[in-house]
Amino acid sequence: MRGLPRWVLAPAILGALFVVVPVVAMVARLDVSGGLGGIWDLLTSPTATDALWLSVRTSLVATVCCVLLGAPMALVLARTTFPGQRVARALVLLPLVLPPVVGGIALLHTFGRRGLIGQHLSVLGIEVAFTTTAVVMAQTFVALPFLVLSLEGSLRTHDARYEEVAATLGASPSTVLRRVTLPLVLPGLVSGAVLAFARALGEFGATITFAGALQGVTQTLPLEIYLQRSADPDAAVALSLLLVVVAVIVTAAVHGGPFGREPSAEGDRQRAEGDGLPTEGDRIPADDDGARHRRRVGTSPSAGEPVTLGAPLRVRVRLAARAVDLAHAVEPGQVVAVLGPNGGGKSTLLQAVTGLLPHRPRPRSGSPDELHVSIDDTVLTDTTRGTAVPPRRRRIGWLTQRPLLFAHLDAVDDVAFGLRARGTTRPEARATARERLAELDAEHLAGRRPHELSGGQAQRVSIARALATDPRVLLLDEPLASLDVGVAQQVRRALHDAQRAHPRTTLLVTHDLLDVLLLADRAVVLEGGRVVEDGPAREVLTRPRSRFAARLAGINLLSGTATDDGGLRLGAGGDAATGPSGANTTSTLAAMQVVAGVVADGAGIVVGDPAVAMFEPRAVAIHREAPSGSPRNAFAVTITSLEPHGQLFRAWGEVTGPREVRDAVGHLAADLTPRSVADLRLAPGERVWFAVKAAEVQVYSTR
Ligand SMILES: Nc1ncnc2c1ncn2[C@@H]1O[C@H](COP(=O)(O)OP(=O)(O)OP(=O)(O)O)[C@@H](O)[C@H]1O
Repeated sequence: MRGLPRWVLAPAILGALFVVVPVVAMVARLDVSGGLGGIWDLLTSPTATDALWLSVRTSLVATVCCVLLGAPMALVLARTTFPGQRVARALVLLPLVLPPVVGGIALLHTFGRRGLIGQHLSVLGIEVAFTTTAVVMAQTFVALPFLVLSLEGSLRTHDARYEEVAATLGASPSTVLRRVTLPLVLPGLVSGAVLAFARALGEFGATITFAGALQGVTQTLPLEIYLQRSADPDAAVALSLLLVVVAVIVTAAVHGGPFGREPSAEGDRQRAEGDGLPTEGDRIPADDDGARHRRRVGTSPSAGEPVTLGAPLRVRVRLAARAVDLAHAVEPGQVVAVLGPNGGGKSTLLQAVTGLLPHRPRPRSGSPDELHVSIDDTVLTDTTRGTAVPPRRRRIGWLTQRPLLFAHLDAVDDVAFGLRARGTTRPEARATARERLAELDAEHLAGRRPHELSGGQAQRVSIARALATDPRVLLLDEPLASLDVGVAQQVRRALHDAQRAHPRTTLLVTHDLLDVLLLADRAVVLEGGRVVEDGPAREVLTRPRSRFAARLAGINLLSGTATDDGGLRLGAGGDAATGPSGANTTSTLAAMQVVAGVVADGAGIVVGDPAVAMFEPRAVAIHREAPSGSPRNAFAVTITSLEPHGQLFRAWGEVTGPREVRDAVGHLAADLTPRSVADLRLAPGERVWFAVKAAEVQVYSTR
């Protein structure tokens, strides 16, 4: 009863009694004066056994029909979009709400002797109504929605990215359906089939209307019960009980059996999100793990020199609907960190390379949309020519935040999946998979399914899977974001070593400074769907030009135009102004200038050039009153947050003042000791001054 009010028990018990008492009453009504032998005689009478076997036979055939017709219907409803989909779903589910007798009449008007289709069948000598076939059709009609509903629900709760990953590994749509989709939703399919069987077994109204009640031909158990009700009430009760027993067995099979619980996909997700306790493999001390790893991966190329497996990648994406307009090229074997705020266009860039970006092969004439992706000399997408190579033929490796391991496969089969999809024999694919797992120090995980892996282990298996098919381009979409710090460190090292052994052309979406420092050669910053910064990773972090890169690197960055004394005039455009010799404050127009004591790129700076000024948070002093004295810059700010930062505290302040200043400066960071926080009585919402000496500010051109 944890978390539930006690009064809920009363209606819950009432509801249960409402279902159970009538069944008990029926059992109590059973005449046992003649002993159990009497009941047995009733149940084994020729009419009863005929009816029971007819019911079981027809229900089984109807269930098969439901699976054959319902599974494709559920797939179409869950995995596609088309005009009128809601109406189509409502129509498919109509038999669920329709009185069965109405369904029977509808079937009669379709397949009866004078029905829409039946009249033509009659001409061919085929009669459907009032035959055993009619029983199966009536049962299928009423049971079909149960299968569709159950399977569609199951498909919707499963992440479609499992199928997308399978496609990028080289699997054709049919292979994806057979080897990924159906195994993943098997519990939903089995539940749906069992429910459909149960519904078919109990079907009455449509059957009696469309098929009649002919003993041994169309008289199913429910019909037999109905007919016996007036002739022999005891027999009706005994047969009803039989039906109840079958129904109970069926429901128990659905909810208590092996298919009663959706298995490991969810477990996979939870562990990937880092809430699974690290297991044996992850408890290996990081250094030992790394040393073992390096022995296997770092020295694996025979010639000593790593062999570059990557190919040059060129991407051009212009999509008006997403306000994205960017172009980017990656050298062979280079790792490019793709950075940027939410909505910057990072996923769109990756989707364009995977071929999973929904778009028109040829945009409407006049549309500005354009997509062009090429790897090496192969054009994969070109909307001007209508080229669109499907994901499975692109030879790319795609790694997402979640490992997306297939719940029904163990690690070795999962890693072998892409090779099998490309036609490699099973033993060969498994042997290669074991090698890839060994390179990532995950050989001991070969026999484990996703629910038996910790987040870090699952991600290592996922990396092995992405690398197993020797992709020409690797796409890493925040693969470490959901892991605990320690586990992320191990996986980062695994990626680093794999890259060092075999450099591959890689796009790495990340929000983590460590990823950029340890894994990336270059960094590109996307903001508002545009490339706002592109350069060697270290340069982007040490001399950022975009606010995002500066924030990632923990540096304050102000944008504006270069002034003739090596300072910066805040904001875009405008004439260069001479920096004042005294203090700048944001309360005056002069405050729109920042005096820079150091001009790092002095020779290259032209007055009026777009430029940025940069200073470290530790260079900022916080004052309660406007500071004065040596040349310094002071900004009136409102403290927005205070967070621990190593041994210090980092205070974030939002600059107040004219809009142009706020736009050019945004938020500033200042590092201070816990004692200073206490002395200044600093708290979010407080208005203070951030001051930085001119000598601490670097200005450089961004042209
Ligand atoms: N399916 C979609 N349909 C229409 N617009 C979309 C769709 N997905 C993304 N967008 C838009 O495209 C732009 C770029 O989004 P994208 O997902 O590529 O950004 P992102 O940098 O990956 O962001 P995040 O860091 O939040 O994942 C955003 O303006 C977003 O609203």
